[in-house]
Amino acid sequence: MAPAAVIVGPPGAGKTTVGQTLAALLDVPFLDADAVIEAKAGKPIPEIFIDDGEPAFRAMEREAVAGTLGSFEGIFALGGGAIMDPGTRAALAPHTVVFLSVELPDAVKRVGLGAGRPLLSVNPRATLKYLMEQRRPLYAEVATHTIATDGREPEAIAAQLAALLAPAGDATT
Ligand SMILES: Nc1ncnc2c1ncn2[C@@H]1O[C@H](COP(=O)(O)OP(=O)(O)OP(=O)(O)O)[C@@H](O)[C@H]1O
Ligand SMILES: O=C(O)C1=C[C@@H](O)[C@@H](O)[C@H](O)C1
Ligand SMILES: [Mg+2]
Repeated sequence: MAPAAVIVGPPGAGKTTVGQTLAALLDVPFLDADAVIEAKAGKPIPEIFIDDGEPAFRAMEREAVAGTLGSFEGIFALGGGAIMDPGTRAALAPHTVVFLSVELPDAVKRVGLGAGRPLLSVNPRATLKYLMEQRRPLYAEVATHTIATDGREPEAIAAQLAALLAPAGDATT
């Protein structure tokens, strides 16, 4: 049992938006790792960061990702920083992993840099830039497919992915 695809990428890449549309196209369920962690912890992510700190959050995330990878058949979107953890990266190795890439201008427009993102609470634009640069090689390392999303509609990206993921022979001619 394995997800049809795992989606990774920075905040604002469109993991949730594209992932939900893709799941609907493939008629499979969609799951966000952040939601799994919040349900297990019984509190929102900003509170986990405040109460427990980032290392504890990454450990919860590693456990949630590994557990879900072994039991979920659908589209599974990870949190933007999940690939920072070596254990999480290792767990992704046998899976179909889609890196939704986005450059800073579109990411800033999409994220809005408002509340609710603990790592972007101070100097959000510069921090997002730094995080994206630091993480890009790690997204690329775990990815089996990379799709640039800048200037593209989520529906078009989801349709491209659905075609990419459809088993050979599924296409009707
Ligand atoms: N390709 C796109 N073009 C324009 N807007 C987009 C695109 N993808 C997503 N958006 C918009 O950007 C915002 C963030 O998208 P979304 O929540 O799907 O990103 P995410 O990668 O899941 O982010 P997070 O890491 O915060 O979970 C939403 O308002 C969404 O509608
Ligand atoms: O980019 C990140 O490190 C994060 C992204 C969110 O999805 C959450 O997983 C959390 O806020 C951390
Ligand atoms: Mg999301």
